[in-house]
Amino acid sequence: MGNKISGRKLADEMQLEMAAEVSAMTVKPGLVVIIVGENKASQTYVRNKERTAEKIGINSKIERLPETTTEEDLLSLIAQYNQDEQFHGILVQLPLPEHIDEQRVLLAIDPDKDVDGFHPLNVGKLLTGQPGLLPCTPYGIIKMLQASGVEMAGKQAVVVGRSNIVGKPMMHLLLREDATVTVTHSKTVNLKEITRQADILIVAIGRGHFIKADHIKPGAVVVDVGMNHTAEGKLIGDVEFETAQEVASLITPVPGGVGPMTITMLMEQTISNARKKDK
Ligand SMILES: NC(=O)C1=CN([C@@H]2O[C@H](COP(=O)(O)OP(=O)(O)OC[C@H]3O[C@@H](n4cnc5c(N)ncnc54)[C@H](OP(=O)(O)O)[C@@H]3O)[C@@H](O)[C@H]2O)C=CC1
Ligand SMILES: Nc1nc(=O)c2c([nH]1)NC[C@@H]1CN(c3ccc(C(=O)N[C@@H](CCC(=O)O)C(=O)O)cc3)C=[N+]21
Ligand SMILES: [Mg+2]
Repeated sequence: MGNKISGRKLADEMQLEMAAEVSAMTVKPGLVVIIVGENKASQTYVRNKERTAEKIGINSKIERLPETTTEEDLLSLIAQYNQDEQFHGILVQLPLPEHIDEQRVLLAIDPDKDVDGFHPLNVGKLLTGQPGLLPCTPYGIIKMLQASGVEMAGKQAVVVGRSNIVGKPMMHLLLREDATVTVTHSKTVNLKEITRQADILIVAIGRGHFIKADHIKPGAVVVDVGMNHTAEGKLIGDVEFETAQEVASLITPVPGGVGPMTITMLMEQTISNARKKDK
């Protein structure tokens, strides 16, 4: 179909440029990814990140910690990487096990190495319109929309989902692009009436094929953040792609849409941090 936005293709193009940039640097960018526990989906994302880093020439290190890791042990590992000049980015894979306080962990990361953009200081900068590290998923979505020539200024944007890692930062980035933004969630009444107003519909709820053609205004741009595994082990989005693409003017697929862009923005922010140390 002609109306598919390929995040995969844009990600590959950006990664090629980034590889060239890295090869010209004297400092080798370093990224550490810390993952606690055995979450199967998390393992896939971590492997994808590792493979992409290698392709670009970023030194990536994966710290795999057992599910039983204490909060104190995790905090001291973060403190160690905060000091380590070899690493320009630190990512702690979320969600963390129940016994670990996520906000305390995010607060422990050096805000200058917070390539995920989840530290409260970077969240505050986003809210107040100051430059800072950005959450990679919403940042990648904005890049994809820009690359596809989607006008955001003055448009009605509707975000479905209000998580700290996707929905809320998405709202702020769209606002920064001068869209008029509505955020919806599980307590929203008459969701369909609201999504049908959207010129730009961003869906991040984590429910396979929840959004269907009748949620979508004809001609709308639809971005599907969802990553859901079916019982058969197939990866599907939050949007029913086959029917939605008949109504939407542009739509992102799963896989091959938002996911590859998220990883690309993670690498971009790591490189940009390392460049600050480069001659
Ligand atoms: N491609 C990528 O790079 C990434 C993909 N993801 C994927 O995106 C999806 C969302 O992730 P994340 O934001 O972390 O998820 P969370 O579970 O943290 O948040 C889900 C949000 O969706 C809302 N929601 C749930 N059900 C409904 C419903 N029926 N109607 C309206 N809103 C609803 C929830 O509302 P309430 O607040 O009221 O509970 C909540 O705000 C997941 O599938 C995840 O795997 C996530 C990050 C990156
Ligand atoms: N601190 C933190 N930062 C994150 O950015 C973060 C996180 N925690 N926790 C989990 C979510 C999820 N996430 C994805 C990234 C890439 C793909 C991705 O590459 N997807 C591919 C294919 C995946 C596959 O084939 O299974 C695609 O959509 O084409 C998916 C999901 C980052 N997250
Ligand atoms: Mg937790």
